[in-house]
Amino acid sequence: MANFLMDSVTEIFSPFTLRVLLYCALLPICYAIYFCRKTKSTLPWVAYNDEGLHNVEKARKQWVEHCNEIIDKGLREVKGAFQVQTDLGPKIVLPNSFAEELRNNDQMLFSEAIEEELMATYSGLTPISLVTFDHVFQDLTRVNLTRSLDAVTPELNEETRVSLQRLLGDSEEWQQTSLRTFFNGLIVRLSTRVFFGKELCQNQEYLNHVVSWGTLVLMVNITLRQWPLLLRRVVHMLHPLSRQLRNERAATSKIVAPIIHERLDQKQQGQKSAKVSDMVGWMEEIVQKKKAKMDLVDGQLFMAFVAVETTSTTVAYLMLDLLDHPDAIPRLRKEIISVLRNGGWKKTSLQQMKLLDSAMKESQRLHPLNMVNMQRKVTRDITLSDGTVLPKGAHTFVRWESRCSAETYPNPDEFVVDRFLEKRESGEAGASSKWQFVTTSPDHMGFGHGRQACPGRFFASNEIKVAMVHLLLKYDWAYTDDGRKPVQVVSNIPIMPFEQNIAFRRREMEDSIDF
Ligand code: HEM
Repeated sequence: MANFLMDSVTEIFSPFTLRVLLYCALLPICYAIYFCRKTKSTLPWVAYNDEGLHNVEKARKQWVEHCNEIIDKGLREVKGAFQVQTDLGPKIVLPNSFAEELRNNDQMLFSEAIEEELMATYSGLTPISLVTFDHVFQDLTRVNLTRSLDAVTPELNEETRVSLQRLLGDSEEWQQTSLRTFFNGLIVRLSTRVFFGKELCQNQEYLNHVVSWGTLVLMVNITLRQWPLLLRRVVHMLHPLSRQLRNERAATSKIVAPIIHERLDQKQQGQKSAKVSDMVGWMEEIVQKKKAKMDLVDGQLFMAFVAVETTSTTVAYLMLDLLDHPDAIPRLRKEIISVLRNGGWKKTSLQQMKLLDSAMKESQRLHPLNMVNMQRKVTRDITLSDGTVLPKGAHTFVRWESRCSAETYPNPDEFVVDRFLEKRESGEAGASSKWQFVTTSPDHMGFGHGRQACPGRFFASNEIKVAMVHLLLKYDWAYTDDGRKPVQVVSNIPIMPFEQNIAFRRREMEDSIDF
């Protein structure tokens, strides 16, 4: 009996229960602060309707369901910047015309904004907060990875060959697969091979945990956004998806930690480690140079997070767009074959695939990964050229309005495979580079824009091209009977449908193409 009582008391006063009780006690106070909260900005407010203007909780819900309508309404009604109440607090919306002015502003940080957006201080999500870590990942992606692109392209080529054999096989009969599972499976292999070497790349258990953690980051984020701001930490402690997320993180760490520690030990003992020219090697070097302390295990999850879901969703949309425009596929195959016959897998070959590049840019225009661009946190008061004041602490974003404008893109809702190829060949000054997949501009912000634009886009471009070469030359593709599923936008995040399937079969390859 005494033992039972002791156990019950210990259970009631466990750190977890105490934390829940503490949160519950603090809630009413926090709520009062929350509802009285005012922003320092004096910009006009825009909401879905009058209710949203007067009730923060209603406004938050309206943002979850009608983010695009709210932004478009503001752009129509206010000629300039305005404020909206989002599910993550108030934000300032800047029209497209500010993209150029803000592009190199170092007082406005993407890393700080995205840390907030992805709730990266919550348990299980903390690897994402490395985005704010002394510019380490920005530097190693921009400098080390991009400089190694020539060396990693053959690795991408070999890994795509091996992975497709495993994931799709050789059957000439039609089969079907889940679009998301297939592309996540392919891209996690490719990036793991380049970032962390063959050993981890062949560890299926590790790959499953990484993909699962990345998908759960998205699902947990979307789930928590449906809850009032101040209840989110409590919900996150208790929700089964959040628990799964924490378990997945722990499972990857269990596999990766011994590998990383072995390498660190080898280094300390002066032995030459098996592979230095990869993310782990670069992370070690850069952290030592900066004399910083960083968890390298979280570092590998962070890299997987920024590289896998983004790239696999981008290439999956491209595949669906091509299925909607099947006449583009023979043209792409023809270009690829001609480039490979003339130049083989030389370093310039991928750059020569200009129709493929155009198709990738067009698909990304139609399917951006976020409905808001150039998200930034303002680190000190800033006055813009039109007199708009952005107060310190404000969260801002730029709306990519020209994405759907008939002036910039005639028939803006149509997928036009050679839209960007034609623009590149228009003869206008600078057009040839301006409309490449990797080039950002106020008219194409799929990778953001300016100094903080995605540093991984050069790698992503090569990875997508290598994957598409294999996918188009080796396989035929078709919709399954249930066709193309609509994309759902929750808050500002479009979600690639989880239940989207796709059919494939092995095709006979053209002669004399060497993979
Ligand atoms: C098609 C795939 C990808 C897309 C669509 C994408 C998109 C983006 C976008 C929109 C941003 C914010 C830029 C801005 O607001 O100006 C960003 C930032 C970033 N991306 Fe990517 N990304 C992709 C792949 C990758 C890959 C493969 C890596 C790494 C190898 C990577 C690493 C990063 C990093 C480190 C940042 C933070 C930049 C900073 O804080 O300055 N991304 N990405």
